Amino acid sequence: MKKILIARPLPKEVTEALKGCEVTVREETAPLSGEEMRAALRDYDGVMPTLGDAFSAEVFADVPEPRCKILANFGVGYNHIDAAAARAAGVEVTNTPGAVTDATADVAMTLMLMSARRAAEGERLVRSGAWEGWHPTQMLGLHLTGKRVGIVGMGRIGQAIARRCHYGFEMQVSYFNRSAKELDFPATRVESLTALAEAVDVLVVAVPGGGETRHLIDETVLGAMQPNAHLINIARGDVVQEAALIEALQAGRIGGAGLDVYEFEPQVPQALRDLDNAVLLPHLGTAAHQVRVDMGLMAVANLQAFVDGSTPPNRV
Ligand SMILES: NC(=O)c1ccc[n+]([C@@H]2O[C@H](COP(=O)([O-])OP(=O)(O)OC[C@H]3O[C@@H](n4cnc5c(N)ncnc54)[C@H](O)[C@@H]3O)[C@@H](O)[C@H]2O)c1
Ligand SMILES: O=C(O)[C@H](O)CO
Repeated sequence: MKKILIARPLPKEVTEALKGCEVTVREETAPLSGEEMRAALRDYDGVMPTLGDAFSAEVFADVPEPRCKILANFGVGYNHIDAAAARAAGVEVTNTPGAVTDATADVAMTLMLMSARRAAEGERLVRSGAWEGWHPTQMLGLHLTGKRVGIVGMGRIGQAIARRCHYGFEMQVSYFNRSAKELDFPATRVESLTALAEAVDVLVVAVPGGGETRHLIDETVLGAMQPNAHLINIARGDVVQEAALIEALQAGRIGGAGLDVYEFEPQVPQALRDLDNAVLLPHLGTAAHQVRVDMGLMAVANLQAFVDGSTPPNRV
């Protein structure tokens, strides 16, 4: 009977769904240590890892002929797994596209509204007891309706964000993507990221993480943004050069930032935490029970196909 390791506690609907195999659920919420990852590759036929489980080339190199044949990632982003090294080691990688899309787009909109309308700052003011009452020039933010939004990475989540912006807020949508997209809503493709940054009121980052996109949003892109524009990142922390972002926010060179992810997650620099013009969420993109069940069942479907000897549906 095949042995499967689920690397984190998950809802019962997920952990009890796999059939015809022996399932171990690791009870800790912290990422797998290097030794745990090596043991997982050695001792299990399949593993359901997740964010933070850094299956690097070194980890694969230390286990030359792994018993494990599939890493069924819980989550769509799999930049914590060296997919090329996995493939070379004969380990298939799958992910959970689609299950995360709407929830993550909703958090992008939450951040967009919070940053533009200074909601976190306002909440801190009320909680501090220092609020002295409404007046016409108090805490004026950016009115989103009709503004220009630029989407960096017009994939599933990028499109879900763009739809919300277009239909919900009558915003004009532009985007930067590796290739042009056929879209069912109006949007203009811009071939230069800097030109997109310069042209919008809100720039939203929705590309996958990894070597190719590391620091895609660097000081040049941030420098091109308008002084009242907001940067929203729901993708991966290292897509944005965090030090350059902190400088831009400190100097007031951009209006604000709404972040769900961080370059050295879960470390969030004190300088960022000190800034009133930064809205900071703890990677909440998919944090809803129903979404986590859907993601889990998708990862289970990939594992179940492997256990049953068929092709997993979501190979990366
Ligand atoms: N904050 C969260 O909780 C959360 C939740 C889900 C996903 N995510 C992140 O969001 C990412 C996107 O998810 P998705 O389902 O929309 O993926 P997707 O593959 O559907 O979309 C990614 C888009 O980015 C484009 N792209 C890739 N590299 C690019 C580059 N170098 N330059 C320009 N465009 C590029 C692709 O062509 C594609 O259109 C995930 O990989 C994950 O890292 C975060
Ligand atoms: O990539 C993903 O799916 C998220 O970041 C984890 O929920």
